Amino acid sequence: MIRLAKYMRPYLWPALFSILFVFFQSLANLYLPTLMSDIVDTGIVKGDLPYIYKMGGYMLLVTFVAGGLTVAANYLASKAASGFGRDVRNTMFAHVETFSLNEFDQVGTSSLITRTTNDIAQIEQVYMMILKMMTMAPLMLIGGIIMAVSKDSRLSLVLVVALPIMIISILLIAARALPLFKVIQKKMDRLNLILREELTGIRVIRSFNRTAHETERFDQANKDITQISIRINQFMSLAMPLMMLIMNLSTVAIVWFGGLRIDSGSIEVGDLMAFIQYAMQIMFSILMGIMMFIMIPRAQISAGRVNEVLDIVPVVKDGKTSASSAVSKQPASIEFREVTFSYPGAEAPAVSNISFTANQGETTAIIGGTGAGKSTLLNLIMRYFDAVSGEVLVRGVDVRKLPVESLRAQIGYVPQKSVLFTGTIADNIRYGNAQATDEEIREAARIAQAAEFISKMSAGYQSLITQGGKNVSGGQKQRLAIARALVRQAPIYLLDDSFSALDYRTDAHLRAELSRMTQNSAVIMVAQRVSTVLHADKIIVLDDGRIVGYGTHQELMETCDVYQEIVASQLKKEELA
Ligand SMILES: Nc1ncnc2c1ncn2[C@@H]1O[C@H](COP(=O)(O)OP(=O)(O)OP(=O)(O)O)[C@@H](O)[C@H]1O
Repeated sequence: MIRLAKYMRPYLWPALFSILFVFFQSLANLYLPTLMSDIVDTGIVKGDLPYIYKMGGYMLLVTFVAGGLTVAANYLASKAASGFGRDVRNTMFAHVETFSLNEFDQVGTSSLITRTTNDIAQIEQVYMMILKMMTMAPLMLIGGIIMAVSKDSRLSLVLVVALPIMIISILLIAARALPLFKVIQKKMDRLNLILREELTGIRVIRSFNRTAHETERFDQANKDITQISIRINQFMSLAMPLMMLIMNLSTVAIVWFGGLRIDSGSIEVGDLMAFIQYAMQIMFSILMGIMMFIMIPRAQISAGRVNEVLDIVPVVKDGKTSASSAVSKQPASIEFREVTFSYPGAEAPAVSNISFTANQGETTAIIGGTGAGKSTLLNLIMRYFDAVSGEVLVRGVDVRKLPVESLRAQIGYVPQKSVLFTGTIADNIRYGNAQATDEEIREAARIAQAAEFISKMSAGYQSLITQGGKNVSGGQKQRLAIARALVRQAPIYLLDDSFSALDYRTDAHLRAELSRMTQNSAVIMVAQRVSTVLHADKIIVLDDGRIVGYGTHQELMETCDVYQEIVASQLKKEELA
């Protein structure tokens, strides 16, 4: 938690004022029993009505002031705590944005969500509680003891017996409950993971009639959390009656011994009443203190989980080349030199010994079976991962030497799985280039063969895309993703199996338009269909992470067995169809 303290600094003033107000509020609360004792001993016992009115009014005033201070202290504490929470969430999000896919896999998306929301909320709550209690508890304890002893020091012996019993019982309960807090955060991660999978995969779940199975899975995770929560609450619910019992027994003891002391004339009735109130304040302050000791380790666990994320150093780092000189004047080309790459934890490399050059003005296609390593090659150009050995050069510069932002600014990338964002169609295309004019957006959509279906939508380019692009078809989604990349007018285009959901006619139109538009760019196009790669300037055939063929369609038909097999299998399929 200490390490997160720097995020509390901007809200130091509200925090300090909150503590100050709590201080005065506690003083007021300590003063009230003495006023009451005066009313009883001087006003009631002596029958002095004006004194009762005067002191009663005074008590009311002190109560109002204490109330006002409580409201102000709470407001300032929540301002400080929520400001702190917001800043930590922002920092965490900004840090996670710098992660390569490596780090995402390391923590897991669901856990990242839990940590950014639930864990930070836990710390925020505890911080607020600390602001409120850190002065109140010691002040009430010390002030309460001083006042109680000043009223009757011998009667205070009751507290000498009661307080240790109280402290030991709470600590025993806390020791059992604390380890469960760590478990509950882990269970929360799991619940989020299942929920996320179920919400994103709802169509698959329904199509395979697995709703009951998934409900069961969710129910199980939910039950796990419930069980732990119940166990924690069992301890907690044991704590409250136990505390009340100790407090009530202490009151009985105070009244018993106090009665004897009134008899002997050592204490007055009003003082005894005040003594009881001070005893209660002392016990409550101890309760508050122990609550803090329970809550702080809980927040500590959450802080540990947050720090764990903030401590991750992304393996993909910005290159040293300054952003201004990063954009090379060299022709737009991509070169792989003896590149080998293994995913973290994988036994075999995903791609081995890859060397090829994709030149400006050319379309280089990559074809191969599933899992052959096609997307991996594009991942290495985008620097989602870095090569284990060898070099990837973009415009003659090793990508590791470039600032990641400058590198990606030169690339129009269409991922294998199209992702759209909530907003209009125009917003989604403009995502590729914030400065794009309406005309440029229309042109990109036209080339991507999206203009026709957009014009048929009621609001055209202003039509809304719902969450995850669920209100457009797979092929339409792909075309919008292509338009988004094209609107960048980038020197390099990477298309990862981006035509897979298009019919043959649209695929052919798109390729024709694309080759016209990308005459001055280097294009790398991953594809499964032979018809898509047929006219590419060069075709790379990948098999099990290795290049097994390189050349034009004609050349490969003569030299590459794997390519011939792919062509033969697809032709058969088409013939059969
Ligand atoms: N994030 C990852 N972590 C670990 N292994 C991965 C990861 N992504 C891919 N792989 C593995 O690397 C290999 C190459 O995967 P890649 O996605 O590059 O194949 P691909 O040729 O694009 O396949 P497809 O055509 O099915 O998309 C596969 O064996 C795959 O299991």
